[in-house]
Amino acid sequence: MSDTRPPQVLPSRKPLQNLERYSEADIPTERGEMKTVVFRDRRNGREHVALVVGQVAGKEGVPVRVHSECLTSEVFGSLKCDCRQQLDRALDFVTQAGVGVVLYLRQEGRGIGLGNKIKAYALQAKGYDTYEANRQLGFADDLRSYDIAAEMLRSLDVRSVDLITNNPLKIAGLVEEGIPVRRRIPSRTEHNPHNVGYLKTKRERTGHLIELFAEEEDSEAKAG
Ligand SMILES: Nc1nc2c(ncn2[C@@H]2O[C@H](COP(=O)(O)OP(=O)(O)OP(=O)(O)O)[C@@H](O)[C@H]2O)c(=O)[nH]1
Ligand SMILES: [Zn+2]
Repeated sequence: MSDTRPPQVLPSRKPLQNLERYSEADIPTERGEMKTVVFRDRRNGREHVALVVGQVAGKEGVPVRVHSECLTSEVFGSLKCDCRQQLDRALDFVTQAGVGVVLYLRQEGRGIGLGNKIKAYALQAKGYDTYEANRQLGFADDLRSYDIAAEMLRSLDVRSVDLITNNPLKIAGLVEEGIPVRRRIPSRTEHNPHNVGYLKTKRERTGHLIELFAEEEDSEAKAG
């Protein structure tokens, strides 16, 4: 017999501007139950997802990850970046804490889309770094915006966030959109020979607060 009870609906107190709060249901996952709320962008039909654990409405300091889609690592296991690990660690964090939100935003390739990200990877194979490759294709370094994330958090009635990120621009972007960030929770991942250049570039060029390189720095220092 299937359960015909309607899914429990979260309160939605704030009017939405560009998004429609389209559907929601509880989903059992490997890590426990998560409420899945789908928002549709009225401007382009894109669907963004909020995974909600515990009671977040009206709360301060809610652990939140604002995650950008990365099909290549999350589905295909690409080693060129650390996105899948960051998503996994964030899901671990909120489920272990028993409270939190992971926003899964459809801003693939820092907003340039999958096809262009693969073009950028082809350029990276010729020696361009992650930002230079974007520019060669005529894009800015990062096309993402945080208005969507802010609207989703307001709809969930999250009052302030503890943001799981290494990216200072992401903190500034959310604050600019009116979401108070109480503190940063570092997003720690492992590096590998395929993504170490990418991580170093992010650290050097956009100030990502990545603490991965203690061993390398030791050996660089020893080498003189
Ligand atoms: N254009 C482009 N996008 C990439 C590349 N590698 C990963 N991405 C995308 O970058 C996004 C992740 O952004 P990051 O800058 O790695 O990390 P972040 O999310 O800004 O910062 P954190 O919160 O610390 O994870 C995802 O949408 C990936 O698809 C690349 O080489 N080129
Ligand atoms: Zn990635």
